[in-house]
Amino acid sequence: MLRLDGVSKTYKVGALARKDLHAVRDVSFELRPGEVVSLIGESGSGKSTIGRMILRLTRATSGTITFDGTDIATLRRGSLKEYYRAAQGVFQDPFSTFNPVFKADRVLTMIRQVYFPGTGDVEWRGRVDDALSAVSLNPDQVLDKYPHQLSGGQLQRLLIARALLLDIRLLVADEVISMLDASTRIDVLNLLADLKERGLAVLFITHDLSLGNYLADRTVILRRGSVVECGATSAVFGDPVHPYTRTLLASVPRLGIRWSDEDLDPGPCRYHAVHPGGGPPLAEVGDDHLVACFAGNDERECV
Ligand SMILES: Nc1ncnc2c1ncn2[C@@H]1O[C@H](COP(=O)(O)OP(=O)(O)OP(=O)(O)O)[C@@H](O)[C@H]1O
Repeated sequence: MLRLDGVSKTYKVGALARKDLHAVRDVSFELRPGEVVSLIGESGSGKSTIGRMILRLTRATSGTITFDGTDIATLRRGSLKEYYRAAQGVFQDPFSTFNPVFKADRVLTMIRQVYFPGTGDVEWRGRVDDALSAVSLNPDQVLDKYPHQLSGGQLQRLLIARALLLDIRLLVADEVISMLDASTRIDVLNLLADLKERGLAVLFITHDLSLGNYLADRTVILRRGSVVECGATSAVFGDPVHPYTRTLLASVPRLGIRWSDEDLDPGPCRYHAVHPGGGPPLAEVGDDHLVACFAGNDERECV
């Protein structure tokens, strides 16, 4: 359904935009219907840039992103609108998406104006009720309210309901739960799991490994813009090969186990230590398990 092939993004930065910042380098992965893929990496690793490119909020510098076989870079007005009917994003800070001056349900009304101008009031209200019920929101509690009258979790669910009004097939969920408290997090995570059951594909962008593990069928580990390891979540989490993935896993606090510097030592890997801007290509190390590391590739030595 969604496919990234050798996608890179270079930002022009610095005085007179003369420096290149390689935010994303040669990233390839696929997202199938009804599948949750976690995109995991530390801050600045390029996760949001990938989400934004998928949503055509910024253009890829090179490589292609295809949706149902069509290169999204070629989409123009009508076809782009149709793309957004199928693919939507929800982002980290729900408060910043809402204009405090307007009632929160304006985000739903705007969808009606753009995508359903001919729909009558009764039919529209039915659609809104269905979308709200899919995200476990009570219309009486959220409609006609200002953003400050709603919690972060309610606003985040309202944004997911907005996406559902469009019958989307792909949701890019970029750090959607990082700003929510623990109990609301579980609600939104379970909601994403429900959406998956309904056949939606979800790209779950997070820096939090435990959240990625909870939801995802497949996992992509990103470091400094490059994919260092990817594959079935059970393989990536159960048998991590790249020193960076191991470091990430070792840095998750575990009950009764004391953190020590040794835990976080990635081991002797030149690629991990310096990352000269290319690194080895992804190589298969198991069933649905790829790693970009000499350590995982028997023919090359990790020094
Ligand atoms: N519009 C932009 N112009 C210039 N540089 C940018 C722009 N957007 C992002 N970057 C840079 O690109 C790199 C990747 O940023 P990105 O936001 O994609 O990372 P991230 O993994 O999502 O990080 P975070 O989790 O902190 O949001 C960073 O070095 C960032 O500073």
